[in-house]
Amino acid sequence: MTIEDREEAYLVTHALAKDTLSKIRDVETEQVAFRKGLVKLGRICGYEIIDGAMDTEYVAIETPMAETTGERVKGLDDVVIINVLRAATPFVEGLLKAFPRAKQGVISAGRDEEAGMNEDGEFPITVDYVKLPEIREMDTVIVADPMLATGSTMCAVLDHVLEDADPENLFVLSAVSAPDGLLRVGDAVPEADLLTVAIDDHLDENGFIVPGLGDAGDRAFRTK
Ligand SMILES: O=P(O)(O)OC[C@H]1O[C@H](OP(=O)(O)OP(=O)(O)O)[C@H](O)[C@@H]1O
Ligand SMILES: O=c1cc[nH]c(=O)[nH]1
Ligand SMILES: [Mg+2]
Repeated sequence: MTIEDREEAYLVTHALAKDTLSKIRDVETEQVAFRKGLVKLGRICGYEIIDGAMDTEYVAIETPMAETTGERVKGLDDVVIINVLRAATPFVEGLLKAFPRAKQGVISAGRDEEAGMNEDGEFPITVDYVKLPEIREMDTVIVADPMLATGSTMCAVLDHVLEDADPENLFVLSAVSAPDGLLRVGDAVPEADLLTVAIDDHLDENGFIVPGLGDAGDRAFRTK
């Protein structure tokens, strides 16, 4: 178990997560390496969630040599992953390596960058598309978005996810978070476990995380 308890969030402290995040933070890391880094980070975070939050059960197995007892992770079929378009797409690809049978939901949510942040440090969010699977009480829901900046997007996304659902476990998973976003989401949805690889210093006047990694969507999709 390598998730370190923090007051407002849990940190994914696996050395490879930190190594991979450092690589994708680098301005010299180009699109393909950036995208692959996000995939790798998603896989590592998925393994960390399994290690930290999921139980195992003993099972009888027969090897080619003998009968023995092994362990199996419980609840792998009760996982729902929510992909927050668009920057989460490679991150979710990695998560699916850890949870190949997860049900998936998609929410397209974007900040209105032109409107900018209001005096409370929030962005107007446009939600264009919502397609969610059934979320049952027994489910573990992972809402994945590599960047948690002001938290405006995540709050809008969680409104939809929790509209008709009360899952057993709810993880908000990001690669890089700003303190503002963690506090906003933590206040709005206290039942969520906030999981992140790094808590950065601050937001700039445009709502970008500093030091951060820039615009994750643009870097992964090469739109700027
Ligand atoms: O915490 P917030 O201040 O809401 O910012 C975080 C959001 O900003 C980015 O998405 P963006 O709106 O750039 O959309 P994109 O993924 O399509 O680039 C990022 O992927 C988050 O969804
Ligand atoms: O720093 C930030 C903030 C929001 N979205 C990003 O992609 N990066
Ligand atoms: Mg973006």
